Amino acid sequence: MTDAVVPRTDDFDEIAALLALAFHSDLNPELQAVERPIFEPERSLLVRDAGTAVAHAAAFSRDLTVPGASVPAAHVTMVAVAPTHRRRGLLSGLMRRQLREIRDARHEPVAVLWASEGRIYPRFGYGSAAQRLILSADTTGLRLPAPTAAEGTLRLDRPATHRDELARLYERARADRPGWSRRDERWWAYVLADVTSRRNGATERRVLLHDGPEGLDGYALYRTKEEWVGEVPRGEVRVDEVVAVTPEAYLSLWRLLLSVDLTRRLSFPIAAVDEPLLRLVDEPRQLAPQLVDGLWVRVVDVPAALAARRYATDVDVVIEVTDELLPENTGRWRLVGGPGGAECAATTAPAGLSCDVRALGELYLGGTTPAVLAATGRVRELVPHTIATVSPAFTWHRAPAPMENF
Ligand SMILES: CC(=O)SCCNC(=O)CCNC(=O)[C@H](O)C(C)(C)COP(=O)(O)OP(=O)(O)OC[C@H]1O[C@@H](n2cnc3c(N)ncnc32)[C@H](O)[C@@H]1OP(=O)(O)O
Repeated sequence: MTDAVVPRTDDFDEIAALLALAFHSDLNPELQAVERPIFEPERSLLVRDAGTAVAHAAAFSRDLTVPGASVPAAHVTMVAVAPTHRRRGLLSGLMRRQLREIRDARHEPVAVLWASEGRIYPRFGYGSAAQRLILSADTTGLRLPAPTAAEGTLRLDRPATHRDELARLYERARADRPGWSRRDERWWAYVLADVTSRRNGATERRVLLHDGPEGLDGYALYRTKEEWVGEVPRGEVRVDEVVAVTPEAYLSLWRLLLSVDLTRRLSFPIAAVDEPLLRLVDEPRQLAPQLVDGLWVRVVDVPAALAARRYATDVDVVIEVTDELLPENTGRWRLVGGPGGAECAATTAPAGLSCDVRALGELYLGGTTPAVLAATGRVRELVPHTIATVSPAFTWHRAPAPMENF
């Protein structure tokens, strides 16, 4: 077996075949054509055995919104080990090497990923940072507040023809939502690609655009699926994303999505945990929200990461951190910050809190607090009252939300 090598662009098909094997799918040339342009071979690590690809991990270079800022983040992806080579430590070796490169060569303070299974990544220091809600609603009779005069107009079209408009609006909205990743042109092409195998029996994807007094202020990407039970329509609206920068746009988009003729069901698998829709419909129980993990964060450089985000209230705390994979993070760090910015540096002062690096990942986007993690035992209070004093600082005015599964 070889050590992990950095593959060439031409090796993409071989890697795609390994991923198909590990994820129980057939090779899909249409999907590969869409994924190839976002693949960054220089960030990929491939292990071969007797010339055959048996383990792989990669990363995309993208910026991530964090509380009050946007930071470069390694978006870890395309992780697979062949069934013949599993549980021999291949993933562990790839994760170690990848974290080292993210820190030393890329200087990205954090790494993020979507996990195929929640139990895989905590051992590598990743913490569940932005949960999501899966909404599976029976929309029969579900009502929203009555339209107001301020509501603008809706247009329906093919998404690709509006790429630049969508990109501008998304970037505006992204500033206020920890967990959203920047999409450059390649990413917009990927996000808007409407690969047949992803339709699961539904229509092609449509974009619903909302224009307010100052132009485009909201859009929704969705599909519909026809279904009849006997002579009774039971179609479904499948929503992929909703971006709105005004409450009128948000309400107007959802009014249409919840009442498309001949549909009775709605699915929206990446709703935020503070999704306003839950507070708008007249019967939130009908949305049947299911809470699951979404984005996982690994703090790769503790002082750089803690200084890069902002804090909801002033905070001055010394945290004792342990990190088995990146020992430079182990030590005592003094964090002084607030809504305007933060600084973090090594200190010999006594610590008020202690935790491992996974807990810092859980806290990083503001999705939970030291108080909650103290209840799990993953954060320990070394000086009385520290937890109560610092917990509000780690929150943010919007819950973090994952945006797309990369
Ligand atoms: C960001 C992403 O791309 S997410 C996608 C991840 N990929 C997949 O889910 C595809 C299918 N699965 C696989 O390819 C493999 O099983 C992987 C990549 C998840 C794991 O690879 P392996 O080489 O078997 O992992 P490795 O041998 O390094 O395991 C390290 C430890 O994690 C544990 N582990 C690894 N995978 C899992 C799992 N799916 N569930 C539970 N434990 C696991 C191992 O038991 C081992 O524990 P130990 O140290 O106590 O013995």
